[in-house]
Amino acid sequence: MNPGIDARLTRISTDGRYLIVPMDHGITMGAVKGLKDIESTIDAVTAGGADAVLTQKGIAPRVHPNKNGAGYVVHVNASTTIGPDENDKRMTGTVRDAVRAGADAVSMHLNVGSTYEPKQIEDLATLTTEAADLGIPVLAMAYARGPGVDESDPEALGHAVRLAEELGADVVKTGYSGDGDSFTHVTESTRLPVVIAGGSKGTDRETVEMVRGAMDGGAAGVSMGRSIFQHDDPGAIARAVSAVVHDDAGVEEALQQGGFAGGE
Ligand SMILES: CC(=O)[C@@H](O)[C@H](O)C[C@H](N)C(=O)O
Ligand SMILES: O=CC(=O)COP(=O)(O)O
Repeated sequence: MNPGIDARLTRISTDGRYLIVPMDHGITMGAVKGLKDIESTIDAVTAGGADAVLTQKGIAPRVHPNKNGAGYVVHVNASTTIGPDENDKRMTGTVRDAVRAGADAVSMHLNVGSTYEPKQIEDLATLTTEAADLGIPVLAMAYARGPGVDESDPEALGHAVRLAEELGADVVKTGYSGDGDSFTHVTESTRLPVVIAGGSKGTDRETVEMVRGAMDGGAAGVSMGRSIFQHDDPGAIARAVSAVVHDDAGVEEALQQGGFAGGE
């Protein structure tokens, strides 16, 4: 039992459900749509129902004045799409850096199945030890990713989320397997709350259907970046996703909440 972790988890979730909007993609992809004026995007998504936003530590001063009381997660590893290998995520900060930046939790990305997996396992094990000392929750972003790995295979995703629990994470994010039935295998592979990544942006309906499917498969929410921050109206799509995550809305009702009724 770690009361600091328990208390801080409530700052990045609502009643055990998580709507986290990661915006750390500025390192990976550059200042893509939605990230140039990150202040406005943070204001819109948190007003729209996001429980927490997530960035690298250097962006912290641009986060705090704009997050409307939502939680804050600092991400502590990175790579770029133009570097030698995007799967080779290297540490960019410590738990102490994150605390200094005002974080309620830390997160790190692992590519389970990649050449870099052994080092990333070590990095996550160190992070969970340091974070537990300070009562800071760890969100492990455990992807199934690497040569010959099927990124939506429920077996591989189940293995990735279990690895995160075995290494002491508190919440785990992974890819979506494509339907609620197969995702049940993933969520049943761990006792941790499982949240899904969104991947590249789809239509409003695709986004909401994916979230509904994951929740039906036992997910505790989403850590959804591009589908929300690259939307023309990030606040509206956050409202639609929040309707599913927090209010158990169906697809049509959620689209209506976002103001997208009858749309794609
Ligand atoms: C772009 C991707 O494929 C995602 O996995 C991101 O890398 C996830 C993360 N937010 C990042 O930008 O590193
Ligand atoms: O940190 C990144 C994520 O959690 C997922 O980002 P995406 O853009 O929804 O794949």
